[in-house]
Amino acid sequence: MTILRLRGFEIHKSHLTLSAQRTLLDTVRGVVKQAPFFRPVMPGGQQMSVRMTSAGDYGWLSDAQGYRYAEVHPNGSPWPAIPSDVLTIWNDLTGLERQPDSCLINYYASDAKMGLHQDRNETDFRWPVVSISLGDEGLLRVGGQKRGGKTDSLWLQSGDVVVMGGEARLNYHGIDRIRAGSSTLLPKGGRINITLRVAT
Ligand SMILES: O=C(O)CCC(=O)C(=O)O
Ligand SMILES: [Fe+2]
Repeated sequence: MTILRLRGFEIHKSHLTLSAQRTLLDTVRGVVKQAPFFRPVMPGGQQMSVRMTSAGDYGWLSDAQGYRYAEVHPNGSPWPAIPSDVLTIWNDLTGLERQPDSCLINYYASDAKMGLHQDRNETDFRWPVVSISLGDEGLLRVGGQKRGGKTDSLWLQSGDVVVMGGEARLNYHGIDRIRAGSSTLLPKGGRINITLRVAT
């Protein structure tokens, strides 16, 4: 399998076969049934264009109180467990004994995007973040550890998995745009991104 490197991010192209992508999509649907997508509001009051939900002991969210991990969904229910097929991807790519305790699921409609940011709500940056793409292609932009530097971009495709770890763990990154109609995996289109994290 091809591994590309973008500013220290390791991109495992086509890590998931089409049949594995279909199975994972069913798994995601199971999580979303128990923990519906919601649209987080950023601390400044602006609604995010991405819809989110989580699995695991901790789910990431944002509201007037800021960005953080929470033990319950905004509707008050505990998050569902991280599905075993998602954990398998972490184990295959990181080989770490430590298991993730948070799995964020993002849904991008064709007009959604995510601005450049660092993932820094986790307590220990020695653990990587593993990011799985399903559905329409998304244009990933990666910079360095400081805002405002040079960036590089690459289209992430369904089945690609990115490991954001080591020196690159705190690199700025974001999704500039979605290429509508580039995948038939999701019947209504759009892109799903799943990130596995050690939050605590
Ligand atoms: O959608 C992606 O590929 C990246 C998502 C991301 O950076 C995040 O959820 O923190
Ligand atoms: Fe991120």
